[in-house]
Amino acid sequence: MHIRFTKMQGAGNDFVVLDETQARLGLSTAQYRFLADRHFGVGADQILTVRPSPAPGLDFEYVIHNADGGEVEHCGNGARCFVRYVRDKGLTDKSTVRVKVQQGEIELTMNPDGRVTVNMGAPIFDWERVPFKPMGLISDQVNGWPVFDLALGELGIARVGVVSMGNPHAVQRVDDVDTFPVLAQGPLIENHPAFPKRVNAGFMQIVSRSQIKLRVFERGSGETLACGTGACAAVVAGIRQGWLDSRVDVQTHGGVLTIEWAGQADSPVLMTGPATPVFEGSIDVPDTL
Ligand SMILES: N[C@@H](CCC[C@H](N)C(=O)O)C(=O)O
Repeated sequence: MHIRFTKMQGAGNDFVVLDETQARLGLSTAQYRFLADRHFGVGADQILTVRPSPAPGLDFEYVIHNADGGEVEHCGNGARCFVRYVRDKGLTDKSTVRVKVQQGEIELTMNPDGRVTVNMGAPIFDWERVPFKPMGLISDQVNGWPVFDLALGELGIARVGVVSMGNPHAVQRVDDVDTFPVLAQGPLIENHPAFPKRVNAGFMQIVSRSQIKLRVFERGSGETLACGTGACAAVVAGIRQGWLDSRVDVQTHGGVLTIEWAGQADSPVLMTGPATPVFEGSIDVPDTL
């Protein structure tokens, strides 16, 4: 099968974007994995697929596959690239679009400066919905919010806050994120048995009440240069523990994302950041995969 694609990036988190507004491509898990492969395919952290509106009041549906080929619920940086894509391709001229994602709906707004703001909805703290099985791991309460000690064998203990932004995140505070063993701990946290659907592992260094540095070892993709839902989860975890104010700049290895959260359980998290096309292309995807 020969398919056309657009390569995009948001704060260095990179994507292959596919247009299924006219017809489904019907790709298999292995074919998504092939597209994401940096040696044999195009190369990407995630594959984003644009589909037509599934219901009145919505403009599009947006489907996400990780580099390992698995479909996932949400992708914040991808959402910004999604709205840039549908506008650049003339699929809509609206500056605010409503989009169905696997776990609900999100609203995306193009700003006059070219950045995109995503209303990510309210964070989810209900463990069943994360999903998360605390299994007696609760170790402490910080500012009235429970934190959990995950045993990581020879790597010791990771003390994490757990939150879903539509997808699951475990966020720990570290002193120096640049030297922290993210690549060693990341896979152990991702696959910890307390997370039945695995988890994205966030490592945050607090610089001030309005600035953090963040690295994320993403479920199904490994460490990426930035993770939008990870940035939201880290700021929510930092606010819940009393360390951060309601508007925070998140410095990632690929750029800065601005996250706002008023701190009430039902307040939506707003994420603002860049969305940039990189190149257009086409590729033969093996049918036998
Ligand atoms: N890069 C994304 C998150 C993509 C999905 C994630 N790896 C998961 O499995 O939940 C972002 O910008 O949010």
